[in-house]
Amino acid sequence: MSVSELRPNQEIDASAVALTSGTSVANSELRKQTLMVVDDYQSNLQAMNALFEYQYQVVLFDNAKDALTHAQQESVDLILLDLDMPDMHGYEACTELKSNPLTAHIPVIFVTASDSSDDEAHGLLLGAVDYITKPVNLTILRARVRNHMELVYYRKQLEILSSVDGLTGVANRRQLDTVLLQQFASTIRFGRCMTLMMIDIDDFKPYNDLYGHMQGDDCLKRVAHAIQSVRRRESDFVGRYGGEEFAMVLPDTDLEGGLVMAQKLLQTVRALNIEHQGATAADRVTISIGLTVYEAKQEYPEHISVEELIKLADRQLYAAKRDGKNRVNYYQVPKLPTPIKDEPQHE
Ligand SMILES: Nc1nc2c(ncn2[C@@H]2O[C@H](COP(=O)(O)OP(=O)(O)OP(=O)(O)O)[C@@H](O)[C@H]2O)c(=O)[nH]1
Repeated sequence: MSVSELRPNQEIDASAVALTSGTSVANSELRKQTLMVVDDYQSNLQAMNALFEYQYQVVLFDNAKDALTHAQQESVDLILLDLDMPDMHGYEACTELKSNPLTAHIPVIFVTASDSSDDEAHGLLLGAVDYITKPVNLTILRARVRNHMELVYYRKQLEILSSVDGLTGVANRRQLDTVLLQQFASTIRFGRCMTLMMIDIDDFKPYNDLYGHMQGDDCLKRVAHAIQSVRRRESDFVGRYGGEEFAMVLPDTDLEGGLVMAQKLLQTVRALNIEHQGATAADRVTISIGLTVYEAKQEYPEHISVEELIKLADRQLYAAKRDGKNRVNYYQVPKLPTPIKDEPQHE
């Protein structure tokens, strides 16, 4: 049971957003950092709450089992963990946290009455970042929690920086590859569908030649932002594939839904009204889209790799360029067999 969830998330750091404006990664950084306290004594929980509630979002648990479940489902930045608890020993709880990929990254500080150096060594060897003995010196506890929270904050900043494209602010190629791979695997595993769109700015070389590279960069940023603005669900994902090419991954989206999104993209970029005297399809900047829908159908299993999925979408992108640009071409996997027509009747 969660004893109390004390304060709603609040914005604390606008700089995280400035770095990555428009990305979903940045949104997660708007929260106040979350400190979880696990201790079977209510008085200890209340004391910790009083100590930290003004700085952090504090979540209190009087048993380890519920705390572990919560840590797997919600964002937790640091855990203060008691050792002697009736439902589970702190060592066991720490071992579970560290062996689960969903919680392994969360730093754990043991706060315990056990002051033997063997216990401390054991706790640290299990992966805890610190070990504090009771009775606690509140100034030291506060300082150590602050230090570890700072490390968590900077680690997250590094993760953001290494996953965001510096020019456009959308996810970079590395992050795109990771998300696409994960999404494709889960689509197959859970028998779902997904849409992948490869999106390319039309006649971008002549744009750079006519208006200069700096204006070209500006155009890329505006188009990236426009593509990002079309996302409807939190799970919709936009990344820069390279150069003037972007990719959009839409989980649980079939052909009909994918085409609606593609039309919206075409229209949103046209509506930017970025003048382009050298464009072939219009007098302004447009995009072309190659769209592939993958449906994990049991009756027609088609085993393709994520690389093949990208290739199929790319092929449609080239077809869209060949057909006059400013349009979407699509392909559906698996290609369903055409119904067998009745044999003509011979008289
Ligand atoms: N300004 C700017 N230009 C870039 C960037 N990345 C790639 N480009 C340019 O994008 C242009 C892409 O040109 P091409 O691949 O020939 O394609 P295109 O002219 O758009 O022609 P189509 O794709 O057939 O419409 C090249 O001139 C690249 O230099 C970038 O970060 N900034």
